[in-house]
Amino acid sequence: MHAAMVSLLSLEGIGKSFPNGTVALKDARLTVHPGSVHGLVGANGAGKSTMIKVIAGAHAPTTGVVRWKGEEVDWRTPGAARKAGVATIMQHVPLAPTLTVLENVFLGTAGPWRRPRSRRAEFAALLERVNYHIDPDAEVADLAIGERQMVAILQALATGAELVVMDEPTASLAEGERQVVFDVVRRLSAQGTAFLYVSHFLDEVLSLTDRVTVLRDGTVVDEGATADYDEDKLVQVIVGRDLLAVERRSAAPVARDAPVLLSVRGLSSATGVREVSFEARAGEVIGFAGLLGSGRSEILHAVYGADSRAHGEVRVEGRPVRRSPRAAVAAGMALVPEDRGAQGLVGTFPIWQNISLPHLASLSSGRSLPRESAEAERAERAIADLGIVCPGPDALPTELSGGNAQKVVFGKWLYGGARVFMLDEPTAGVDVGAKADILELVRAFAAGGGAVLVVSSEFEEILAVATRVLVVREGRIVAERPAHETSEEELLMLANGFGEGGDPQ
Ligand SMILES: Nc1ncnc2c1ncn2[C@@H]1O[C@H](COP(=O)(O)OP(=O)(O)OP(=O)(O)O)[C@@H](O)[C@H]1O
Repeated sequence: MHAAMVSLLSLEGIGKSFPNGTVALKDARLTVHPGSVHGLVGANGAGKSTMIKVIAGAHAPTTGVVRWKGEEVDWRTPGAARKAGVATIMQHVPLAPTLTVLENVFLGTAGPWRRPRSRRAEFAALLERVNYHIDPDAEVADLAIGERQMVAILQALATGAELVVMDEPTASLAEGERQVVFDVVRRLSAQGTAFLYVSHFLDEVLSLTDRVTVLRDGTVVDEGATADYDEDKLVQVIVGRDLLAVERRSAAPVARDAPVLLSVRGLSSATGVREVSFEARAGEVIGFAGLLGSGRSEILHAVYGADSRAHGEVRVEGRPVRRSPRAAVAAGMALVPEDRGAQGLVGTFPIWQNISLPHLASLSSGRSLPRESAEAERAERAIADLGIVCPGPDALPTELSGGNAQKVVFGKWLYGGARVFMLDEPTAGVDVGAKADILELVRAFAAGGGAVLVVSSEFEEILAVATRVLVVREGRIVAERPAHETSEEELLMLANGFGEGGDPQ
């Protein structure tokens, strides 16, 4: 059906090399038709973001041609692409945190002639169009990550884009919020807007897209109608081999006499954590299951001391820990935050130094950071264990793909000597192969005598890795289940405030 149409966007023979010699794209092609939803998939480092940046006018391709509605174009700036009708929503949404939702949505479009009243009407019409509700006067800094994602989508739509490029729009969104994004995509594509949809969630790609393009090592290895694929076939072309799906290991609860590593009593915070108490024993992986905004991440931050206004008692191996990240690290705790871009890595330090940072801090080794063989070894091990795609331990985080940078953050703490490991969305943005590897490392960390707290929007993932699940709702722990005795359905019910009998709790 699409073959006869003029394509909206096409890339032909696109190559992109970076100054450090990395060839991110080789003879890549892509065709997006008007009103269609096109999936773009590939492992971490396959070249998806690079392709998106070429489309968005942020990277000039080294070779090849970009056509927009059949005409050759040479977008040298994001502004030029935007003006033509391409809106790009990148992984790390650059919203203005101190402005309101309304101000952000019209940031790129508002001229001095627009009066506040007409903007409000336009905003209301936009919400109507996407069937979503958000307070226009809320400050973006106060929004959860999922709500920010929706603001970015609204911002893209406000520019009147004909093609919306989305780089992992649902990473770290809970099921309900994902549905909101899907509904928006479906509604708008039916109205004629085309989407280029990049995601590591293959079920999303299969259910949402019309066609799919698969990148591997910078080259298009497959392209076709989504209806011709199933998950196994897609995984096979992405990784170039068969891969067992993330299998659920009904992990048995750990022995009652295993030593208590972490004990939390009556923890409350201004961020909404309310009277949280629990213990974590050596060998335990505790999953925190909750919806977006339930306070699941805030609990981790409060335990870690990142939230100085939190009060309550936190002990590691029986010793009280002062409420500060520095004290937490010294006590043997590590937190891998959800917002890794902002909190995770030092961009000017090579990978090996980033991985050694917590370790060096704990040794308080002064100012100079010599590359000792132990550090080089640790970095090599992290690169191998986590499958980090990079030229070597001397590469800078800014030279890495998003997913590979996340693996570096993970490695930084995994090899930092912590006993209590807190992970906020450990596999967000990570490809199918690496996801299984990371969950395996979490299990190994616990089996080695550590305790792990995991927050994940994917209940399936929690069940795959946890020994015990704590359900979080409105900042409280409302239920506890051994992982092998519960199900995704039950956790979803509990997280939504329904007990087994179906009564709101
Ligand atoms: N600025 C840069 N300088 C050097 N190399 C880079 C740069 N940006 C990306 N690369 C490299 O180009 C390759 C493709 O990266 P890209 O970000 O396009 O991957 P991706 O498919 O988007 O991965 P992910 O799923 O992890 O986001 C990787 O090997 C990456 O390390």
